[in-house]
Amino acid sequence: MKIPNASPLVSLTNAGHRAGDKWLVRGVSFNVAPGEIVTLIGPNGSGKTTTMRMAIGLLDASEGKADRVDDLRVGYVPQKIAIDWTMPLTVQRFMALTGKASKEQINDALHKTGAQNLCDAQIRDLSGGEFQRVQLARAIVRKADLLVLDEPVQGVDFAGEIALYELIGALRDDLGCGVLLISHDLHLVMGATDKVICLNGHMCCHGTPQMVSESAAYRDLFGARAAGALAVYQHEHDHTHLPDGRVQHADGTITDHCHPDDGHHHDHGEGKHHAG
Ligand SMILES: Nc1ncnc2c1ncn2[C@@H]1O[C@H](COP(=O)(O)OP(=O)(O)OP(=O)(O)O)[C@@H](O)[C@H]1O
Repeated sequence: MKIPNASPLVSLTNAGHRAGDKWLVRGVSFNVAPGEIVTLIGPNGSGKTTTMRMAIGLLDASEGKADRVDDLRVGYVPQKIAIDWTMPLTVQRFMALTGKASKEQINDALHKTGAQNLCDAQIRDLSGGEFQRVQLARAIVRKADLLVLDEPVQGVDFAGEIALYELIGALRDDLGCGVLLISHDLHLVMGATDKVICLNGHMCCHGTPQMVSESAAYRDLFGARAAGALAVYQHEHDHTHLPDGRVQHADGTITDHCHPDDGHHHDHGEGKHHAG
């Protein structure tokens, strides 16, 4: 989905950040182009948030370079947000807290994140998934070039996580923006990202999700089990769901439903599962 030949929105070159005499992260190089989803993964304290903050200019690079295109509009959803949860605050007012936005822009953004029915709801009454959708809406309300999401699926259940990653992909398609996200949900993120940067105080490995999951550095960091779990999501889909609900199999036949043992499917081995 990356837009061909577009200049990167942000670009880190051997970048590192030091606080006092401690290096929080070093040797990070990657860029995010328009239409591209880049995910930072790594254990707690590995420098993901520090790297993200360097990328968008909230922290300086103490060494190396952090470049951004001129007038980059960033839509940022931070990991933690300072809100007085006891105060009444409607979604509509929350959306306008960080800058001017017309009612129409607010409604449009809420619509794009599937939160249009929440406009008059109180922030303190929202579920985890609803609040994340509202935060995403706030991030896109003024047409961001780059969406920056620090753990966007916090407080969201498993089905909600999948829906949120799908939504992030749809927003990228719709807005043509770049996306830089941090996640611990390796198996989910692997399906939803173009490029993975694996951090552990430095850049351990990087590349497509497939390349990273097969790298020794990734396995050392997350264990062979994590890599094995990913295989479940990496098998080749062997059938297509037709618009009328029927299923077309790899051998060309069409059936009403799809069953793992109907003779049309390949065995995916250890990671065997049935996905549509
Ligand atoms: N201002 C600071 N001064 C000193 N150490 C800091 C400072 N900010 C962060 N750190 C430390 O730097 C390391 C990297 O922090 P960072 O928040 O970037 O990690 P992270 O990978 O995002 O972690 P998590 O997954 O837990 O959110 C951590 O050990 C953290 O305690």
